[in-house]
Amino acid sequence: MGNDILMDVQHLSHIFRLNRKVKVHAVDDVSFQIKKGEIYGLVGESGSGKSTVARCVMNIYKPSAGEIYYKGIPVCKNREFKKNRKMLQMTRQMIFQDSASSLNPGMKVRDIVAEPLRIQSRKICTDKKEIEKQLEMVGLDGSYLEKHPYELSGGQRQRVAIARALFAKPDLIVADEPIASLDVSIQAQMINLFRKLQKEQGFSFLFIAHDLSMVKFLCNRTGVMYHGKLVEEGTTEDVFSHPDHEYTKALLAAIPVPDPRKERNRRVMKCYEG
Ligand SMILES: Nc1ncnc2c1ncn2[C@@H]1O[C@H](COP(=O)(O)OP(=O)(O)OP(=O)(O)O)[C@@H](O)[C@H]1O
Repeated sequence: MGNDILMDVQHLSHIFRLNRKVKVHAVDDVSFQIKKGEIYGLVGESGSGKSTVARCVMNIYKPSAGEIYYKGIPVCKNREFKKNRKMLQMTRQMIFQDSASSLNPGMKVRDIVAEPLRIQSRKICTDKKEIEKQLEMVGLDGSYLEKHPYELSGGQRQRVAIARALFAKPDLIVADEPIASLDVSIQAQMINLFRKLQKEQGFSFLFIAHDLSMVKFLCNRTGVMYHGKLVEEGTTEDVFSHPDHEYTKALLAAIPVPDPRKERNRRVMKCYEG
């Protein structure tokens, strides 16, 4: 394995057993790699298995089959699964779609942002300047430090979630549809923010979305999932210009095109282009 590969997902499968008879093959023999400093977009319709892949990558679910190599270490091996989860907690961070439930409502923004450090070293970060700097990085000022999540808009909450994820300086960020619940104009701002932060900090990024238009402006490579399988993969440019699979073609056809009758869509696409 080349040492520019941060994570190597090999023949990953995950089955949910609902009862003795019913099983759901959520992920079926999925393989892909993420290089250091690369933004990898994983797209597919609802129920195609994207979140299950993300949870396996984060060692939340133990795969039914396959292996995930992180920095060359197999992280799903039976005996080491829990140990690896703990060990790698800081170097991989996850951002969820629903920041309203992923941020503790009882905590202030300053404590939420510093949470990774508390988990890592059991110390509470009291350096207000450091936390403030972290907030500024995601476009929020010091006035947010003492606020609670319920006092913030969806976009502001997601910015806090990003600040928290980046506080531990992770090598990999896994974002599961992080902008899907936001207004379209805010989505464009968030895409630009992700692009800026990744450029500045160089982390690898697994970005999950259900439509292709979002990954076009952000991701170096794109994988398309359909019914639990990775049906297409390549550089984002290739996937967009020469899609092989019928499902990818259908997804591409579903991207809104600039149209005088659809002025709103045009404005959004322009925002993505920066
Ligand atoms: N905890 C669970 N128990 C049982 N089945 C599950 C569970 N989580 C997911 N599934 C099933 O696994 C399949 C894949 O779900 P998954 O959430 O990974 O898809 P997804 O592509 O992320 O969808 P979405 O975009 O809606 O989040 C679906 O059929 C789903 O119903």
